[in-house]
Amino acid sequence: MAGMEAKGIRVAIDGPAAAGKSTVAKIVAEKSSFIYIDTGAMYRALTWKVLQNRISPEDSQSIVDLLAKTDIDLEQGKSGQRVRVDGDDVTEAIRTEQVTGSVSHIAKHPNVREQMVQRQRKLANKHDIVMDGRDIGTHVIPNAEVKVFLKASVEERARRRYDENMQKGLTTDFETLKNEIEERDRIDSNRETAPLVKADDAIALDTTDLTIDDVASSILEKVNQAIINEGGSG
Ligand SMILES: Nc1ncnc2c1ncn2[C@@H]1O[C@H](COP(=O)(O)OP(=O)(O)OP(=O)(O)O)[C@@H](O)[C@H]1O
Ligand SMILES: Nc1ccn([C@@H]2O[C@H](COP(=O)(O)O)[C@@H](O)[C@H]2O)c(=O)n1
Repeated sequence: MAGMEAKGIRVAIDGPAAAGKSTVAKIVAEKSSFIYIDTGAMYRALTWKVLQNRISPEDSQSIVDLLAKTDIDLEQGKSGQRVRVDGDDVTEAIRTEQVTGSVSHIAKHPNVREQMVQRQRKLANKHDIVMDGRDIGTHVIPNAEVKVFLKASVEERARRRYDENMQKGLTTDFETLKNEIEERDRIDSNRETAPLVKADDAIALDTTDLTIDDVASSILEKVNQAIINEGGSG
């Protein structure tokens, strides 16, 4: 943010798949003039490259070696965030069913997470940020000024994803979507390293019956309070 002084505020938003994290994180970041960092996109970018290189998702050493020589860049474009791997734009490629079906198997490896967390902490140190993921409030930035854990019933999350796909012209089976969401949550919640879990000091928001605006407003209130607490002007 050229010309803007950082206030030293980090906003961590965690939660299960399709809970609305990235949607509200983008709104909160835009309204606060903070940088948005989608850590799921980083794991997806790595997964895309692992699949391109035909490496098994279980081969953690080859994956970590690959990650070490891979540049993952999240760029804030005018029409949203663009994701680049070694300079190639993979923004759409990382959202395929194949990547979605493999990403949790790759993200579960402790040595892969260690490298990703290092990169994420570097990004978090540079600016005021809103970062979303699964372990932001518990591991990546445990001392974040604002910590939120978003949840919603699995039926509602699958319905939202279904509607989103329909709007994109993609016809998907509701039960298949729901199973995919449940399976990803199961792997993410049961891995040994940094599993998906609410941080003790995170505010839990059940968004099942809330609008996007309700959720964003609620988080923005906490951000404004944090700015006041940090002695910023808002
Ligand atoms: N409170 C809400 N009410 C209705 N729809 C919502 C709400 N929050 C998010 N959505 C919609 O739900 C869908 C999933 O939201 P989003 O992609 O933000 O979830 P996510 O938690 O980032 O998912 P993932 O972890 O899988 O990337 C989107 O289509 C979004 O517009
Ligand atoms: N901090 C994080 C963020 C994501 N993951 C893994 O990536 C998958 C994709 O994330 P999306 O937010 O894009 O859906 C997710 O299911 C996790 O396996 C993670 O481990 N930690």
